[in-house]
Amino acid sequence: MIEVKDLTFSYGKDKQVLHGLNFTVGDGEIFGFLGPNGSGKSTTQKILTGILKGHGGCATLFGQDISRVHTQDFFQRIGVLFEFPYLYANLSAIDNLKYFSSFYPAKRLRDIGEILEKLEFKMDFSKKPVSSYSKGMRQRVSMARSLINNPELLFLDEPTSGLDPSGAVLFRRIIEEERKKGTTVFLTTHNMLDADLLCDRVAFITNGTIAALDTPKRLKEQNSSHLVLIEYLYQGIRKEKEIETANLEGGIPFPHDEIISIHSREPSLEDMFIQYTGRGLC
Ligand SMILES: Nc1ncnc2c1ncn2[C@@H]1O[C@H](COP(=O)(O)OP(=O)(O)OP(=O)(O)O)[C@@H](O)[C@H]1O
Repeated sequence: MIEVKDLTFSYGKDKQVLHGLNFTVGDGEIFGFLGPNGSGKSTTQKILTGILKGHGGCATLFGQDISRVHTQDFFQRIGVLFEFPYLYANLSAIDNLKYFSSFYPAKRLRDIGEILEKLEFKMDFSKKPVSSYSKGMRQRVSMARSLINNPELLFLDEPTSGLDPSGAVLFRRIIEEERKKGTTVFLTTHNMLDADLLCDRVAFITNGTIAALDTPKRLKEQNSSHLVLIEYLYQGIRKEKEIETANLEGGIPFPHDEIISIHSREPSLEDMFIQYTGRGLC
């Protein structure tokens, strides 16, 4: 569905932000693009969706070079959820969605009421102006907007940002449902939980370069260090320490009066991100 080869991009003459990205996204795959602020995630999404021109290298979508693919037909086949919602503040959710629906042929369209219901959107709000909505509600309208044309390829930039935990669970369920229908999802995020729970494969991007790319499971298995979390009492104070299993061979290697518990700790995607890039995700 997506093939990207040696993709580069500069803002102006001397601000190169993408330094030769290579990745492919298969049909029906949920592909996570993970990186800290400023690493180049949104820039990549904007190039692929035709918002930014002037990239180097090449990229194909639906088997066609992106310099030629951004036609009306292409925009009818994709859905995009932007990092910052592009909604008309004076219009209601329903009127925003009616307006965006007018860009597509009727045969592509989903029922607005059904989508809003799926997004558990409070119906008494759907006729009030978007300016009165919370961030989470605007995000739901943005998600509805990205799905309105039944897209074959869905670009989601930080979909769960601004959502409370139950909203995030709902969005993940909806993204899963899209995948089951065969939709390809390009998920841009710095949310490790979303990536871990949803993605078939993830790319770690930092400073405009891909540091690692694999399934979340394989990335976590590559972690060479096996950690244990030890809870203990020392001089009447309850403490905990994380150490590598290998360091336990000669016994507990620090002063303690009593061991309360020892638990092995599975490496998280975030641990792996730090291992590959030397930095965290914020
Ligand atoms: N319009 C612009 N003009 C100049 N520099 C820009 C512009 N947009 C982004 N940048 C810079 O390009 C780099 C990559 O930005 P980008 O928005 O792609 O990162 P990101 O990974 O999506 O970050 P975030 O998680 O904060 O959205 C950053 O250094 C950013 O400051």
